[in-house]
Amino acid sequence: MDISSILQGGYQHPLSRQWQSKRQLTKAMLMYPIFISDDPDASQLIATLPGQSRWGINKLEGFLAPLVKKGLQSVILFGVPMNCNKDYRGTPADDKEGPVILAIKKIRSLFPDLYVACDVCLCEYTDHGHCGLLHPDGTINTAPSVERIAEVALSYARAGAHCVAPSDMMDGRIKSIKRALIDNGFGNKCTLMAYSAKFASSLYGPFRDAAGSAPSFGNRKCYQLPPGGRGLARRAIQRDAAEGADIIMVKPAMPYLDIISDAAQLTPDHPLACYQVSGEFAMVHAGAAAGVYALRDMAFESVDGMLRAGATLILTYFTPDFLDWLDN
Ligand SMILES: NCC[C@H](CC(=O)O)[C@@H](CN)CCC(=O)O
Ligand SMILES: [Zn+2]
Repeated sequence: MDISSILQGGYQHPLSRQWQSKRQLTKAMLMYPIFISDDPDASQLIATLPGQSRWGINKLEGFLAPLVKKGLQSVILFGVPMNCNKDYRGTPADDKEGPVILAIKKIRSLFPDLYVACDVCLCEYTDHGHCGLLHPDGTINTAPSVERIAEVALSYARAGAHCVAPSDMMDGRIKSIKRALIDNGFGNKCTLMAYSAKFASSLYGPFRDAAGSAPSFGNRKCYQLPPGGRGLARRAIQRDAAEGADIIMVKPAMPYLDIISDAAQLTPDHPLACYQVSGEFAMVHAGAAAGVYALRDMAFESVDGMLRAGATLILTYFTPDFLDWLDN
């Protein structure tokens, strides 16, 4: 047997198999997406997202304390208002008594070491359900959308968010948010995580159920990237880095590993996030429930692909599970 034919000697032991992974999952790489209800005492299970709930402000301590004890280091907040007056511009998004701003303050006071990121979008707060403001004909009106998104992002920074993450996909919102943060003294205090390559995916259904954020008409194909648009994704990644993004994100993750790899190559000096979205999470659970694989094995295998592609930060609803699995 020729010497160069033998590879198995390099991974015949569990430890040498670990050494073969250039990057391994750590608790610090996990950012947990959590849903904040405007019912202060809510703890409502989300049927389409196994094990996930909408939480009211008064329940956050009981929910997060055990996870922080297990090593949770970051969360990203999604407001899921069920009792607000939605309007054309998403006015409730930066309501000082709204779920997100109250949750930022509560979490910051309860868990000073926990990193608090906030998703920034209008779709949970607009009466039309789109992520931006619209022209009368229903198309995106970019300039006022970008201005409004920056307003909301600034309000979260003022409330104490460590990071704002605009998922709206409006052209130019990164520059607008960065400008607003700098002009108001938050340029060096609040991280800007850009959902740069975010695709018009079929995998957002469970989230939209949870957040009540489905568009009331049409779809998001005119502002989320076409799944086949690798060139557009590369251009968006470079644009957002140039506009001041501190972190680049690709979303969804599993069907877009090539885009994660492109982002790692195009913006090698930025932290690179990827979001294992609600439909991916539900899909992995469904396969395990159908007996196709063991949940834990598939969860780790799904993340291994993201790490191999170059991700350094993973937004995943599996975070609580990984906190346990990484200890055992
Ligand atoms: N702001 C848009 C919400 C967006 C997808 C969508 O509904 O279009 C995501 C939240 N950032 C959904 C995330 C998920 O599916 O887990
Ligand atoms: Zn949105």
